[in-house]
Amino acid sequence: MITAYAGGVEMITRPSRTAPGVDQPLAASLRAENISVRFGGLAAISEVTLALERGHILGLIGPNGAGKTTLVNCLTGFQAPTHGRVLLADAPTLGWTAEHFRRAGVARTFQAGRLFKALSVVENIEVTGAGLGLSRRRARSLALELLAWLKLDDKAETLAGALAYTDERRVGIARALLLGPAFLLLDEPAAGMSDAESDELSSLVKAIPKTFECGVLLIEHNMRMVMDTCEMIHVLDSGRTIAEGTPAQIQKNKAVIASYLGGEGEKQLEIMEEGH
Ligand SMILES: Nc1ncnc2c1ncn2[C@@H]1O[C@H](COP(=O)(O)OP(=O)(O)OP(=O)(O)O)[C@@H](O)[C@H]1O
Repeated sequence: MITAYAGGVEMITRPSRTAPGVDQPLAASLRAENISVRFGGLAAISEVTLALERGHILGLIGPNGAGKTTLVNCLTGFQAPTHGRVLLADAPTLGWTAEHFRRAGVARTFQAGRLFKALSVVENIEVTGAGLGLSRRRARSLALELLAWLKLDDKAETLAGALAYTDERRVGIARALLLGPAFLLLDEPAAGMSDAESDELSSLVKAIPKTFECGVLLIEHNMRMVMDTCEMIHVLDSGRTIAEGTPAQIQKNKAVIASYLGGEGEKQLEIMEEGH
């Protein structure tokens, strides 16, 4: 399927949607319904319900070990919930692998870059296109368009192993976008970035829903970026949902301040307030 976009990337190829139970057009929502994950005696997440909608940006925050990555793993087929369901377009995804989710339009990035270090940046993105069955020429042209959109075109021929950590994150986003996702889940894309770099990334992420017609879930500890980028925020603590709301509501929420914003997040909020 070829889809034209209004933004900088002119066209992108969507893979055929071969996951069971998924109908065209692309799913409008990806939902976790009352899901729990246990690792032996540890409850990593408990009874969490969350909905990601196409065209919107949802933030997912919480202290280290709160269960954010585990939740993303459930929403992308890397982890099966112990209880509860993940629904795509209201259809249950029981038994789906990560490959099923990917083919159904759910793409993610990882905290660690997972790039082929001996390949160039553009080749790293091209291989994703090759995996979708695109010709080399088509994969390369899409990869170059995405790199330009992400303001990384000057690094196209750089070996991935020589990239700055922050640039690795953006290459990971380019690879995920090449899949033409209906949903894009970003795991700490601004880690290690300066304020100027995270502001630039924030502008790009804010443009993703319209440009690529997808929904974004943003996991981030960088509160400046979360508050500036997300329309709604979901807060986890010790595996449980403690709040949901707009950035303004979350910044004032007493439970969130007590568990998270009172610690590492607060310093960042103070810096934000000084800067605005
Ligand atoms: N595969 C696993 N086996 C056992 N325990 C795990 C596994 N994955 C995560 N955990 C535990 O589950 C809890 C939630 O971890 P998770 O990585 O989801 O948190 P997080 O909110 O993403 O943390 P961070 O912000 O540090 O990335 C933690 O106590 C973690 O140690």
